[in-house]
Amino acid sequence: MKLIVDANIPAAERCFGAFGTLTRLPGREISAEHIRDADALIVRSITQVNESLLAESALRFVGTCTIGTDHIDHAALARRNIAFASAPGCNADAVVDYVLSSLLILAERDGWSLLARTVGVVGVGNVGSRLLARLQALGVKTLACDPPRAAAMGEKGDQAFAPLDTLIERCDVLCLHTPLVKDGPHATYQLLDAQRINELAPGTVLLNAGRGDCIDEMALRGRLAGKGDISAVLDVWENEPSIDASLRDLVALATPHIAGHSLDGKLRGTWMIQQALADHGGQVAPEAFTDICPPPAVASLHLQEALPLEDALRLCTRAVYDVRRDHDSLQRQMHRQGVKVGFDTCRADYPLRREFATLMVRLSGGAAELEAPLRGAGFQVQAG
Ligand SMILES: NC(=O)c1ccc[n+]([C@@H]2O[C@H](COP(=O)([O-])OP(=O)(O)OC[C@H]3O[C@@H](n4cnc5c(N)ncnc54)[C@H](O)[C@@H]3O)[C@@H](O)[C@H]2O)c1
Ligand SMILES: O=C(O)[C@H](O)[C@H](O)COP(=O)(O)O
Repeated sequence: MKLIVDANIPAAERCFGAFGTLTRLPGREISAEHIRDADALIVRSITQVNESLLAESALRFVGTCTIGTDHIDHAALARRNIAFASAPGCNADAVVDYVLSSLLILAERDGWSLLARTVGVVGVGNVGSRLLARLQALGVKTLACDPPRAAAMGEKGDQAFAPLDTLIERCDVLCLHTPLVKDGPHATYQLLDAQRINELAPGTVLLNAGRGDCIDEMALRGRLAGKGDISAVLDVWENEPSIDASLRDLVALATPHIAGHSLDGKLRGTWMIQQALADHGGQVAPEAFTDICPPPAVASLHLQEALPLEDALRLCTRAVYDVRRDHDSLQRQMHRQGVKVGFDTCRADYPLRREFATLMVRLSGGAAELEAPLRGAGFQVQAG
């Protein structure tokens, strides 16, 4: 079997080597010529798998080691009878880590408390539901919006979910975790349009870790540059990697589509596609997840005195991941190499990052009272 595999997929040789010969290529460069005689194509989110890529291929399997699938033309795959698999939920916890790290940083910088805010979550799938669960475990007030889910649940859905405009009216923080859907009753393209961006109350924090096209960037830039009375955290952008540098300069935290880039999340994605490829060929997958995922460099932290929960959260979060590292690196690389190359360099050279769940927080003395909320925030906890 001949496999074409994105060069940014970790553990690819270990997971796919047993299936055949691998050719590794930068995701944005994979062309129809490369896949002409390949049997399987394994990508991440930057390779557009569409009619023109597939035109002359004899592919039997396409896998994307990512959650999002808006880069995949499903109809084109179906027309050619090409099997397809994605990796739902693979990096959902990494995205939630990113959100918590970002909000704790902004709260400290701007002098507010995350625990006292109302957070609205738009899109309550693998990412949104885990974010809600972690916020609720911390005692944060939340509101959720997911019209497709609400419709599927009938009356129960009306109680569990609120319309987007209610979230805009009532929330201090609005987090977008929707897929990019261009058509239909629940389209998310420019879901946050100019009108909704203008309706955000002064002081609102708007965070997007779904897809860039879900926000009208021109309107957001107008609000940030004009009144400048809201804050934005953007991980995803229109026209990646050629993003709008003037918007980046106005954003409180700007990162290059790396919210889900924990090592754990990437390896889980690779591993899930390995499983799918094995199922497709009626084979046994060669690698177990525990074998490809190494132990973390920082394994534990000991808190031994009572301290406010938000301070404890900041300490534990920063022991694992601080979003400012990625914000600073994007500014630096774009300054050195220009917007497009800088954006992709940050992603290709992304430093090792682990998930909150890899940190064991040991609690003793007065800190023992933090057991439930720290566990709820996603850390392992040992008290006593
Ligand atoms: N920034 C990153 O690194 C990163 C990482 C992972 C995923 N993502 C993006 O986040 C998206 C969500 O991930 P997920 O794992 O939760 O996906 P998911 O498919 O599990 O959930 C998506 C949810 O969005 C809801 N939704 C759809 N249309 C909506 C609308 N108009 N309004 C509100 N909700 C709507 C769906 O009903 C579903 O519940 C992915 O599709 C991907 O594009 C980004
Ligand atoms: O959809 C996803 O899973 C994420 O957006 C994922 O982080 C994309 O991975 P990338 O293509 O940026 O490596």
